[in-house]
Amino acid sequence: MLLPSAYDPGVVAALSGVDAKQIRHVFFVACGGSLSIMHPAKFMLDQHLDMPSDVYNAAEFVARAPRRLDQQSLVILCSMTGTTKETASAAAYARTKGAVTIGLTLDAKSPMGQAVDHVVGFEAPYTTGVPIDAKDSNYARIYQLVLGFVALAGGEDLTQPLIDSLQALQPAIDRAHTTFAPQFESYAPGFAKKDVIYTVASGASYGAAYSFAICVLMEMQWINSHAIHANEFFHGPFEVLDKDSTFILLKGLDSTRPLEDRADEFLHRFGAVENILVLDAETLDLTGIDAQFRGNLVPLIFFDTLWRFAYKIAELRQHEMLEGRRYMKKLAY
Ligand SMILES: N[C@@H]1[C@@H](O)[C@H](O)[C@@H](COP(=O)(O)O)O[C@@H]1O
Repeated sequence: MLLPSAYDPGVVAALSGVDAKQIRHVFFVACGGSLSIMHPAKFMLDQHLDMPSDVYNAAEFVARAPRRLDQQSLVILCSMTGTTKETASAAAYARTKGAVTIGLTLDAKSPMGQAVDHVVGFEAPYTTGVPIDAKDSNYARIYQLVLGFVALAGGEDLTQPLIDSLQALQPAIDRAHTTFAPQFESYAPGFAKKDVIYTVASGASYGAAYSFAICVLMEMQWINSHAIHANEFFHGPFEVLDKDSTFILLKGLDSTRPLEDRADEFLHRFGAVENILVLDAETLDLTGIDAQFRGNLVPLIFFDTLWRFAYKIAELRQHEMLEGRRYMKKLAY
């Protein structure tokens, strides 16, 4: 089976090292922001292949030592820097069990890059400040890996429509910035004064809500936060809702959207409209993105546009985004 010529050469090389028909379990393993892309990757695999898979924090993966991890396992890891020691250790651990390991990273020579069987590169704007095309991002590469694997394992071959959709993604993101700009403009001053901001989403969008809560609001802005699954919201968290509590709700286009709709209705029933920022993918122009992938790709749009919202908040709070850390990579832990 041939993958499309527009497929990333690193993904093609990595998949050529996997005997897909022999794999009986896929593990998605990473930490922090890199872990956040594993939820939508699993979502895509669940949609398209009868294949069990799990998402693990890298340290938990090693500590839990799943019995099912063996030479018929495919372990997909991601570490942007490649220096996260938990992720490098997870790769080494998976190899001791005979699993095939593929690692996404910016740096093939990093500890994680060297610990895996196959490295897949990607681009990230946040470290260099140089804007990228979203088709070269970690999400885009892991989606290529997942659907390439699906096709090679005997599932439907959706690799060409995926590649076509990824080509249309950056223009859609650029248009989304314009669509969401008025909302960001009006919500930023109020949100910049808040001590707590929750994020809410489900399905393919949950990862974007998770990374925005832990890596942006908490890590970069020291604002208390928590990513609440849109249905788990009704199983405890909704008790904190009042006219002062503050939420960002992501309404995507995957099959779990009804869960987000229900949260939306309840948030607006008891919350104050000025404290509930709803990003609704239905308002976006997604021309060129295949309908079957819109739910998978809108999280990239949410994350990219929310990043701009975060910078607005950071400016109003006079709290730097990337340099403001007290502990991360500043001391031993
Ligand atoms: N907030 C950072 C994330 O931005 C980063 O993704 C993660 C892992 O880093 P890396 O992707 O380099 O392994 O560490 C922290 O959680």
